[in-house]
Amino acid sequence: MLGIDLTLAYNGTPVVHGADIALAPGRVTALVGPNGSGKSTLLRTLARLHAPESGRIELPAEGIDTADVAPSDAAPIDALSLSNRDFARRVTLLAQSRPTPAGLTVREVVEFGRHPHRGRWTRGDADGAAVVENAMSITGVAELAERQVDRLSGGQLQRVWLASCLAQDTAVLLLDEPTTYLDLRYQVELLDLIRDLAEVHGVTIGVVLHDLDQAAAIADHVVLLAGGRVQASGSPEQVLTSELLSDAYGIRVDVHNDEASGHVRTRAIGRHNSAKARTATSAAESRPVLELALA
Ligand SMILES: Nc1ncnc2c1ncn2[C@@H]1O[C@H](COP(=O)(O)OP(=O)(O)OP(=O)(O)O)[C@@H](O)[C@H]1O
Repeated sequence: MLGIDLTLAYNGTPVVHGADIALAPGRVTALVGPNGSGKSTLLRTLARLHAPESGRIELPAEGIDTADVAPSDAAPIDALSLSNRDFARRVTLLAQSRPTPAGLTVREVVEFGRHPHRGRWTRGDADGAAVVENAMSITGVAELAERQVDRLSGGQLQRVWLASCLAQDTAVLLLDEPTTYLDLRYQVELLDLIRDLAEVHGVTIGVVLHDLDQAAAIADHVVLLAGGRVQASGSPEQVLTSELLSDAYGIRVDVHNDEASGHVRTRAIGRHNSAKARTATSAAESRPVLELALA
């Protein structure tokens, strides 16, 4: 999936300027950058939830029902020209937040994901039940299947939405800050699952992540946005550098290679970063107060 020269705006005010982004099958692409840099807007645009001011979004032609040419010869498809149903069979987005549907069970919400695969006039979806069961199983919500979704915790609900996206069984999976609300175990399991989906099943993945170490751990490709522009795009080692990150975030960011994991690790340096410095500062700051109290 390609986003080409995308300019994105709200009420005519541009917030993303001429962004290019290439998401490839079997590859995890992480979008990182400071608050307000345009990550969610870009992801939502790729998911067709926000219309671009200009630019193109292309999908590979493979699997397009109407294409009767050999896939290798086929020109890419303009994603904005597909019907909603055809698009939803190819691309899904796990959004940052969604309204909680009242009165539905977990299974019913996950089954929503099958909607684009059901015939227009018939309910034919032979694989549907198995895909739904599998989606619930790998996201750890199978035991919640008959529970009402409006009675779940934030993290449980996030996993139900993810299961619904997986049930949609698309070649492209977009995720906007998917680890929010998840406890440590499910954060790690979700990141592992994202990696598996790309590596084992060849899914094209685009994911917005705030945690740069998570991005380094799972991404093949990183896109760094700042001020609505793509500042850098490449491997984690190329993009997650001290210079680029310090510049983008406006704070000193140290980067080192973690030998144990083989990934780069980042550390933003705040005023209270060092415990030694903190002890020295608080001792110095509290002295006048103590002296005053003792006088
Ligand atoms: N609905 C909206 N109406 C107007 N402006 C918006 C709207 N949503 C986002 N913006 C603006 O667009 C810019 C990009 O926002 P966006 O949410 O894409 O950034 P982000 O990088 O995802 O930020 P964050 O890390 O805080 O989630 C920001 O300046 C934001 O204020």
